Amino acid sequence: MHADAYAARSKLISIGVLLQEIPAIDVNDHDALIAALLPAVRDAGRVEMEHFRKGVAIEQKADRSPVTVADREAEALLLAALSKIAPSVQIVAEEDIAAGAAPGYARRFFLVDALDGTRLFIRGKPEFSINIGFVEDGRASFGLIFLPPSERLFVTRSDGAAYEARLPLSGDDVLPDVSFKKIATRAPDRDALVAFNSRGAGSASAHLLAELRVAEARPLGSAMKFCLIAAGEGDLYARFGETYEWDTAAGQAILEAAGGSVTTLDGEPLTYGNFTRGFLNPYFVAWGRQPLWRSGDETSTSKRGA
Ligand SMILES: Nc1ncnc2c1ncn2[C@@H]1O[C@H](COP(=O)(O)O)[C@@H](OP(=O)(O)O)[C@H]1O
Ligand SMILES: [Mg+2]
Repeated sequence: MHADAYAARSKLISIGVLLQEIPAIDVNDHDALIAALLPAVRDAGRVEMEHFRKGVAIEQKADRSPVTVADREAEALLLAALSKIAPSVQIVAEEDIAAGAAPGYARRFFLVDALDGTRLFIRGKPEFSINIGFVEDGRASFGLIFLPPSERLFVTRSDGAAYEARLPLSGDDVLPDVSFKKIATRAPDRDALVAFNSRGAGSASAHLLAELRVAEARPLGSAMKFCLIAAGEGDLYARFGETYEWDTAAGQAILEAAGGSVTTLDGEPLTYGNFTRGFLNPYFVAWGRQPLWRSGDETSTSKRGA
């Protein structure tokens, strides 16, 4: 985008202009996409916080994982907005898939997890997120993650960098001022590595953390783990367990834009579009910078500092 147009767009976002009736936009214009999505993201965040405070009844999906009315209401809000914003772009959404949707192959598509961390949400832990990712040719190129309990918003913007903003949920219905601050990952200190862990992931990643001599492992839910690494608050997140593309696409886009990487165990970037495998991810590690380990490195890693 031309520099002046970029500045104008930035201003548009920073003064929080409400775009209720949004014309279809170019999804590669991240700033326009963010401005168009924010009202629905905020509405979804409000709905989730209301249910979170009151408590919700648990239902079981076909795969026996839990779902709540909050997941469904939030997803409906996001899908309604996205289908107006980008009517020609396919949307792959967690609860839609659970309800039997079987999207055909697409080169470009949105991935939506309206409530990532449902189990923790049910247990009253404020560690859930709203994830919206966009994939083109197998790569997660856009990410928006909102953490309703802390009102922290993380995005990739049109300049290719990652940003954080506060999106207040309280107040009147006018979208408040949202000002973005650029974020970047930190250089890892090999003697003080901080890892984030899913509580649902089991102990399969423990071996890697021991191998890397991680100083501190913090349990944390949802795609929040990617965001905290992107913001320089930790160094890695190893997931040797089941996740789906909607759990990781937005987080990977944000982390990569902040200077990090998300790799499979052989060190290749995690890719998207496994339409035939139900959007299941392989095991992966998210890193603040380049991978510190890949499969087969055991000997060299354990000899580090010897
Ligand atoms: N046994 C399990 N427990 C928790 N999460 C699981 C799981 N198996 C798969 N997952 C996936 O991991 C996500 C939660 O990750 P985390 O544990 O890092 O919060 C879930 O997203 P949803 O909560 O959106 O279903 C789900 O897709
Ligand atoms: Mg999820």
